[in-house]
Amino acid sequence: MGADTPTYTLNQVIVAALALGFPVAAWRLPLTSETLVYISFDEAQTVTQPHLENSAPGFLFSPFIVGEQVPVFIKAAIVYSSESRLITFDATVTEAQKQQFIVALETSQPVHYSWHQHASETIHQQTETGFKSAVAEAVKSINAGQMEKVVLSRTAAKPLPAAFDVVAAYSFILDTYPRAFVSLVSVPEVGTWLGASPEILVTIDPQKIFRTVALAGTQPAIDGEPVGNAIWRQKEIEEQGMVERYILSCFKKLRLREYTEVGPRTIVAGNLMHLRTDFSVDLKEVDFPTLGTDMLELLHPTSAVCGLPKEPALQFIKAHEGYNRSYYSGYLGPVNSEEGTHLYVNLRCMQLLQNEAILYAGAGITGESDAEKEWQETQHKMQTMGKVLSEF
Ligand SMILES: C=C(O[C@H]1C=CC=C(C(=O)O)[C@@H]1O)C(=O)O
Repeated sequence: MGADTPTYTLNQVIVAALALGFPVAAWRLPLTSETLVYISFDEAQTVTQPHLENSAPGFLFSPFIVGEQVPVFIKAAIVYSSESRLITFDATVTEAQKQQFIVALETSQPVHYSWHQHASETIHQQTETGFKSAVAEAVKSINAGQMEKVVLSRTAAKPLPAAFDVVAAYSFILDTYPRAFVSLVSVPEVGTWLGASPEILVTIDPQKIFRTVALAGTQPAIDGEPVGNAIWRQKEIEEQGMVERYILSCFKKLRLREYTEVGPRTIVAGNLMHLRTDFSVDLKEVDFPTLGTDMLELLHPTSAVCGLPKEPALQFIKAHEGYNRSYYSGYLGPVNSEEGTHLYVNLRCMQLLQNEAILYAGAGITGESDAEKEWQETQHKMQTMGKVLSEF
């Protein structure tokens, strides 16, 4: 780096991208300190079926169900690292575009900007009564043998505090949830989402290790209590076992036997504890170049956000959940970045509108579920983002 190479703050970079109306994604991997930012000059590209292995570097943001919303890809035309504080441009960026961005970066404060808004006027929502009656219906359907598990979710709209600031909120999430995949995605027409996900969907790191996890079962974490002391009920053990079984069935479909399985272990995610089994495959030793793409296609939506068997659970959600999940419980993350490919499930997240935030959370329903307890569980999960709003 030359002595006069300009450096910038994360705030400057995000504000410049939003002021110019560009799609932007910022993220930080669990237990690391570097935030990377990708910004594209063009509209985010829509993607039909992601091909991870031959994709250009970028950030993928995919809904729960492809339909009303589409998966979008933010090409890494501008890359920023919070460690080096440097901006780099990819080879497709013209001199004029570079200048345009640098001028925006250096424009003196206050800069007029707003995060990108969802295209439609109405954001679908689910009420307490709606959620609880869907849970009661699900329990009946499970006990009638139509499925084993379904994940039902709901929303909560919270007013945005007057002092709310999107980059300050992202920074607060970084500090508060060091073990989470933290993200801020803002794309014209698609909207703006902040989150702290505990759940890997598919990752392939630079050492060519493929990973996925089976995450399920929830209870509040008690301050100071070692995770090893956690006691899990049969219901949670079975619920997590179903997610695990589903992942194993995906490996089986691909006739892949050379995976490592560790767990289930108790992990902490914010104010909660979950059961997690880790699966990995060393792609240096196993000749399966398309494993990432193939597993992504088979896994999403996993039984941690949809249910088991997948098809009846998905049909149940469509018929009874009563709202459109949009990008909640979809997946997001960098593809072919310098850190590799890291796709996480979009959980513990909120969508930012002009004056309010929509929080999303769900709970795995089995034959033993109680509607009130499942409602409480979604309240606890919403605390992850609720805490961020109460900071302002
Ligand atoms: C669906 C969510 O969490 C999933 C991940 C972990 C534990 C879960 C559970 O115990 O139900 C859910 O399957 C959510 O956070 O909205």
